[in-house]
Amino acid sequence: MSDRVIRIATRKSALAMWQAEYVQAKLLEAHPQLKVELVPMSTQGDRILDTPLAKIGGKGLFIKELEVAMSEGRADIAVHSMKDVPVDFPEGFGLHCICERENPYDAFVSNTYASIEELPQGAIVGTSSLRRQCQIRSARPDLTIRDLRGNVNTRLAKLDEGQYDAIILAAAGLIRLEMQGRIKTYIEPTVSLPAVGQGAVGIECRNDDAELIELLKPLNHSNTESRVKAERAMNAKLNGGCQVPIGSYAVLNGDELYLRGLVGSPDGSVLLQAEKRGNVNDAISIGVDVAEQLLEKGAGEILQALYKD
Ligand SMILES: NCc1[nH]cc(CCC(=O)O)c1CC(=O)O
Repeated sequence: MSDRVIRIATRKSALAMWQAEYVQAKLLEAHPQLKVELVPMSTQGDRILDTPLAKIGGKGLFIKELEVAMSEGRADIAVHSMKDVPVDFPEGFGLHCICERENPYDAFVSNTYASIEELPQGAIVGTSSLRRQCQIRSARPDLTIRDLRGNVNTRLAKLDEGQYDAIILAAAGLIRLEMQGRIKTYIEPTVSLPAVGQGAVGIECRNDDAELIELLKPLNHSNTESRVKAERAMNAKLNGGCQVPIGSYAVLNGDELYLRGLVGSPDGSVLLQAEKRGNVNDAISIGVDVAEQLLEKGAGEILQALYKD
């Protein structure tokens, strides 16, 4: 069929490059006749390192440049951490493949302590995520949360310099970069509900490139796709960006999908939770249902107050 060249737009961080190379290898495995090249570039989210992400605002900080490259014909697909992918795509673009999910949990990383429970009173925990912050503050109001930016290696270096007693990172990033040895505990979703799409890699391309969409099909993982679909439907209904205190996590048991959702106030004083079980074919309506439950409990007011700041 096709011996075309597929160019993958990717960020330059170690994790992004790993993910792009993973997609490259999977594409070549499925279609040995293809040529697959990487087009690395830096994004706004990579360049602004001194400001908490929640303050910069805007959706898709980490993906806009990749989309511009595709629309200018410099790349054919973009590989993203699903966690960083906003609800809406630019005109003409869409998500056409979701690869198998890695471990979706948050990881507790420390050189001194084994778990959140073991941290002493007032210990300093690094995270730049409002979602992690509100849940940790709710479990342990005595802890001090300090902002922590940068790619995975930068964050670990800041921990090693002694700026924090512990930091929270996505387990998936550490596992992919072969640093799972740094993980002291996988944080249970009852303590920290993961972010929408955490641990999953998605592929974006033009909606009108039928040949390319066909080539991506073998890379799609339908279990992951259903779960992420439900999580994203919840986020869409809440109008959530990626820098908001929203958690959403679905599991699939046979054809029963179980979705949990959470919205919290950044100080951890309010944690709204909801859940829903249903058939996997109803992934989207399950997501919408959980969002509606959260809105009924007051999620709209919490999110509105944040967007105003
Ligand atoms: N926001 C940055 C980001 N985007 C994806 C991951 C980790 C890998 C993943 O969730 O797929 C991370 C780092 C982190 O949160 O620790």
